[in-house]
Amino acid sequence: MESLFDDSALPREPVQLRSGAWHYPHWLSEEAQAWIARRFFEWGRGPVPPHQTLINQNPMSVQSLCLGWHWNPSGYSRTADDINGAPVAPMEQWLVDLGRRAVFDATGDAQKAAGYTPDAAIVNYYDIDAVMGMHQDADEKINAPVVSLSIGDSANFRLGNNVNRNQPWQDVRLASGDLFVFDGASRFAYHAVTKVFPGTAPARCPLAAGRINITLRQTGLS
Ligand SMILES: O=C(O)CCC(=O)C(=O)O
Ligand SMILES: [Fe+2]
Repeated sequence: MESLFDDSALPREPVQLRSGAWHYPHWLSEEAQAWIARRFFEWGRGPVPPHQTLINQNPMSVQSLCLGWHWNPSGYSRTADDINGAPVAPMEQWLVDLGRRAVFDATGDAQKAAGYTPDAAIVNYYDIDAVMGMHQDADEKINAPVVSLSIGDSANFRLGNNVNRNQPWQDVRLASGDLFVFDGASRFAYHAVTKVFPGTAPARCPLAAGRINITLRQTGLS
């Protein structure tokens, strides 16, 4: 039975954490979350399998797959030369449309939203022990927004400063269906995921355990 007081009853509106950093809780409906989770299982079949990207020879704890452009620490490419050499799966139009809606809903800037054309998606799967260290998303050649969507278990997301991996930072709990947008003064903010909270996904989420995060990026590459 739907409870009047479950998370879905909370008000849906964007919260600006600071200039350019937007958190919009429960932005995706449960139906949309489930649909995306099922799409995630289909993406997992390839052409490039989910993989642990090596950073300085150390595997990241998340499993990643990409659409549009393949990412690794040396940058973006059209083929996954560090994995199996296969061409990356194409970017999907519904993700572009969703990205535009996300930018509009977060920022209220219709012109910015209309011009937003993400051409890469990085899809990360976090098992309950996975984390992501402090980093900037800085391999894109232009500073279009990064749109982040979370599905499954909640996580502690750490929004750092623009200068280095140290404090000041702010911790935000990202739950299933939450949208986060990095734009403007926060586009190149350092950020991290320090913990996944097991068993916190909505009951109807098809992801049995762990967390999916999708970031949409406009690379500026051609
Ligand atoms: O999982 C998240 O919320 C952030 C993911 C991230 O920072 C990235 O993929 O670059
Ligand atoms: Fe990132």
